[in-house]
Amino acid sequence: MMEAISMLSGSSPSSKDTFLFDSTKNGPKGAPARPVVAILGSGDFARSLALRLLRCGYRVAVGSRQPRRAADSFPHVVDVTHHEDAIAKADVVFLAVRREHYASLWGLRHLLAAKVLVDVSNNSRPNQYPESNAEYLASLFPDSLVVKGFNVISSWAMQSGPREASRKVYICGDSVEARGQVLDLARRLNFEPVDMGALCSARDIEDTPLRLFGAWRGPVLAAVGLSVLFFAYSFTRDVLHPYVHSRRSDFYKIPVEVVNRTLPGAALTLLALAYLAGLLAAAHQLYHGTKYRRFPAWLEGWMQSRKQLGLLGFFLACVHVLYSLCLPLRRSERYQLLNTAFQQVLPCPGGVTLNAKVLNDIAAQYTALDRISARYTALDRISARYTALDRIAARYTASDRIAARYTALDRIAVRYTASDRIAAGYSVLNHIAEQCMVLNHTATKYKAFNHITVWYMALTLSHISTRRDTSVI
Ligand SMILES: NC(=O)C1=CN([C@@H]2O[C@H](COP(=O)(O)OP(=O)(O)OC[C@H]3O[C@@H](n4cnc5c(N)ncnc54)[C@H](OP(=O)(O)O)[C@@H]3O)[C@@H](O)[C@H]2O)C=CC1
Ligand SMILES: [Cu+2]
Repeated sequence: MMEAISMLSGSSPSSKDTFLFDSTKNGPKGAPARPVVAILGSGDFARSLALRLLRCGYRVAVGSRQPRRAADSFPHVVDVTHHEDAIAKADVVFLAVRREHYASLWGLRHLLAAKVLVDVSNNSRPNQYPESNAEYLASLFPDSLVVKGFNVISSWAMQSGPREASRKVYICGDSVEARGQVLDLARRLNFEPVDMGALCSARDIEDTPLRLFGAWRGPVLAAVGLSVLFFAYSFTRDVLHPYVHSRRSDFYKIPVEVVNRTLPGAALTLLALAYLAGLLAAAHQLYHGTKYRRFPAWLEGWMQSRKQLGLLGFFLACVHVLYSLCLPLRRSERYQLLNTAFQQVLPCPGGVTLNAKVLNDIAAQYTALDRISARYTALDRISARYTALDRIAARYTASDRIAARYTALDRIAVRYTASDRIAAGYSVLNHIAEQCMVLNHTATKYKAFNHITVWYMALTLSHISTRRDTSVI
């Protein structure tokens, strides 16, 4: 208590260090003992904050209504005790209870006097209470030094350590000294504290976590509204009209085609809305001839949600792309089947009665179709092989033809050979004939010779006869 008062005076330049590393109160003399921080409440946030403080070298005293039960959820080094006890041990007290329970701590106000009281609370919606939680706390404990902070850090981020996106901690408080202590504490816990000035900024700080998603409400509503509109239009045009007009049942188009027509319509309109706001703002400025006139509230809200509109449009466009890519893959049989399913369901008396039996039937048909399609795939593969075989066979046929030509050529060759032989025969015959002729010639010569011989013989004979005659005579 005395240190806190000495800090309050602000005269000592090391007053922050008095809190952060107070060597007189804790631990052995000489070694800088770790300062104690008290946390009232033992919920999620209290647990995460305690772990973070321990990791950064602080000692922690937790004040609970039921310390024995609460002690189970804290590491054993944490001093889980009664509210009064915890407050007495520390100069900085975190209030990790909800705003609704602040009043129940009112009995502790004399103990909390001159202590730094950190309000970490959030509200569930903007302007939930007439004043900010921190100002309400300050009004309950006028003798304490109320500081607002850490409410933008979720208990999860508090425990797992701050990430890039969630390192900023907004801190405000009327006491400069107390604020300085909490800023320093935040820095030591590895956060990036932002000094937001006096406690009247608490409302802004409390609204910060709510604003994160508040900006999305309008654009999300616009996206949903547009989607419903385009869906209704597409459903009427592509499904209802053919059904009413010519009893054609296109109900199978609902899950994919109608949805896929809804998506680009909504996406393009959202993108157009993102740009239209800027155009209207420009028109507004031109009309009034000045840039320094406020836009009407609706236009200002619209301008501020351009980013969200654009992102939602982009998201729907991405889904549309995915749908369009997947569409041809599963189109044929399944949707025909859905069609049959709808036909089975729709003519039921008393409207659409999807009972378990019909659903079972549909499921059975899906299974059957699956099996059929598996067979088709198998058949496809077989037919692919047939085609391959066909091609091979075609090549065989081609080689067959070539072979046939060879055979034909063979035959021709055989004939050539035959004529060769005939030619050879002719040659032989020629030869023979020649020899015959030679023989003939020889024969002729012989004949002549014969003739001559005959003549000789005749002459000889005649000579002899004449001689004989003479002799005889
Ligand atoms: N959870 C989070 O992520 C964040 C929470 N916060 C803020 O931190 C505060 C605590 O949040 P959280 O821990 O989630 O809340 P919890 O509801 O988990 O815990 C609140 C604690 O308050 C104590 N408590 C409950 N009723 C009373 C009562 N009637 N009188 C006195 N004490 C009571 C209980 O501790 P015991 O029984 O031991 O007395 C209880 O554990 C809230 O103001 C919240 O806005 C801020 C940022 C993030
Ligand atoms: Cu498209």
